[in-house]
Amino acid sequence: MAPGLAGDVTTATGVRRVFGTTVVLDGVDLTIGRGEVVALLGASGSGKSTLLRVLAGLDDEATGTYTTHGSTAVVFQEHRLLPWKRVSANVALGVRGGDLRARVEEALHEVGLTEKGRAWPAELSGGQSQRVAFARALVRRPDLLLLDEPFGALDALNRLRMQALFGRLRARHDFAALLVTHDVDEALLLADRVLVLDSGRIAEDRKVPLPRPRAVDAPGFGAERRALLSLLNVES
Ligand SMILES: Nc1ncnc2c1ncn2[C@@H]1O[C@H](COP(=O)(O)OP(=O)(O)OP(=O)(O)O)[C@@H](O)[C@H]1O
Repeated sequence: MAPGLAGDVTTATGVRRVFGTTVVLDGVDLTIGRGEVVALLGASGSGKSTLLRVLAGLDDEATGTYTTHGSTAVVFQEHRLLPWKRVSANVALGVRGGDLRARVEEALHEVGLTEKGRAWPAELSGGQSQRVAFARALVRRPDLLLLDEPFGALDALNRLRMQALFGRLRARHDFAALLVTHDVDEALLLADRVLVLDSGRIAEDRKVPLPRPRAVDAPGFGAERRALLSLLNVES
């Protein structure tokens, strides 16, 4: 399906993944709408990263049906830049097209790193490296962005900056996203919908009823946080 058309970007039905005798995903059903941001929460070891890898096409041993219409890109917790390639070459990696150089420059501009194209990854801070990882995803013009704890390794201030950057990029490009996170506030700030993975299935599927722009001190935020924490069996 061409970008811009209505409908779901991703549908998954009965996704199952077993490691040895351990059933990690036991019939996952989900949909992600075009341009929708979906957060995926769940206890440690509940299978969030496994599900993300399946949807990214990085795990060919899962069974069930899962389809994404259009292109995908993945951002992990670690930036995964190749240290022997300059920043711009890292952003361009695996992408083709006559206008690639301009696209790389634009992506670096969008993440605020116009000046760093010729730098080596070792010359970047942790926050800058993660910005490059986002530029590398953007240059692919994804219909679905898969994010596995993308801000998890950042300090609190950088995390807030990157969350704001994510919000701006999404508003401009209208990609859909699946955001794996441990952070309930992050899920409520960024997502249209929150899924909770438990015992190998999607145990909860909640729309986030908060208006945008969102803030942790806005009315209603605390009540949503308490509701989610209680679904996650965490005392608040
Ligand atoms: N390659 C693998 N081989 C064997 N077991 C695996 C493999 N990958 C994941 N698992 C197991 O699958 C389960 C789910 O792991 P996964 O990384 O998907 O959880 P998660 O919800 O992302 O956890 P966390 O929040 O701690 O990152 C765990 O029990 C893990 O040990």
